[in-house]
Amino acid sequence: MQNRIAMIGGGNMAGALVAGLVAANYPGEFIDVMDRNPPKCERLHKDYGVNTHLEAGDWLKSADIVVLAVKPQGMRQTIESIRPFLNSKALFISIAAGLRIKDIARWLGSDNLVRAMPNTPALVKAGVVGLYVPSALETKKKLAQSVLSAMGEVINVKSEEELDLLSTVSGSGPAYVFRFIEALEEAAVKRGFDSEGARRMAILTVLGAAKLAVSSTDSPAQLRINVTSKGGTTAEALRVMQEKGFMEMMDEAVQAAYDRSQQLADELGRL
Ligand SMILES: NC(=O)C1=CN([C@@H]2O[C@H](COP(=O)(O)OP(=O)(O)OC[C@H]3O[C@@H](n4cnc5c(N)ncnc54)[C@H](O)[C@@H]3O)[C@@H](O)[C@H]2O)C=CC1
Ligand SMILES: O=C(O)[C@@H]1CCC=N1
Repeated sequence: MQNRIAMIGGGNMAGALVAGLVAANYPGEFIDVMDRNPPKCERLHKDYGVNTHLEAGDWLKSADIVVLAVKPQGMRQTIESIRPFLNSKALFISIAAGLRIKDIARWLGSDNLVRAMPNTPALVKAGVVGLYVPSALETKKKLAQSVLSAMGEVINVKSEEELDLLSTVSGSGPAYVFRFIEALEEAAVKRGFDSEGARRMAILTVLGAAKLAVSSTDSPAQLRINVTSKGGTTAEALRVMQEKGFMEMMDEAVQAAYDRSQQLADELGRL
């Protein structure tokens, strides 16, 4: 018997999970999505054949797995609205950044809760999905993994702390890479390339480098050295990046993301 999966929130990440599940032949009729935005519901129904709902109701009682996919700031209120309709045996998967299990479990009135952290490349099934399963729920790990693997590669972590750290690297990471692409594109445009050509050059360079890094036995450091001829052009560019503190900047950026995740969890956990 197929598990019924309910998504609470039908935005970017839930949409990516729905797309991945349906592409993996999970029947849309076993998936329910709740989103208060009617056009989002219509699109998900039309594209994937899932059942959609503008609000909670009896339909939620049959869900075996409930994915909590609203923004952290709206989570408590949303849980309040769904709580009367929850199946006490359901496994809950929160993908919200920061929010701690103890707080969400209190709002839900259930300890049957794991936390996951996907990233937006899940939209093309190339995501990294961190997963933290408390030891008391070890028997549910396979189930959570099988659902989340529809978004990409699942990485198990041993603590919520580790999940928050993973979030600063792979969760937010696509934004860092897009920023890098924007910078490379802008530098190319400044030097006379048309914007379409510059964009393509920047995107394909990042794609090619990532493909090479994933398939090579060399480390990224070695791959960088392979590009960098002694006394050549790349060496000059890397010298400027070093002088401008590229490594330190990345380190500080990752730390700022982590600090914000703790701040968010503290603020929202007090509610
Ligand atoms: N965007 C990202 O890169 C990542 C986001 N996350 C987490 O995933 C969660 C969802 O993020 P996104 O999908 O990007 O957000 P989103 O804003 O695209 O989706 C949230 C959806 O929830 C709906 N919603 C909010 N409150 C509702 C309510 N009470 N009833 C019904 N529908 C409601 C909104 O209409 C919206 O469509 C967040 O908690 C975020 O921290 C996790 C990893 C990566
Ligand atoms: O920016 C955020 O809070 C979420 C978590 C990781 C990516 N997006």
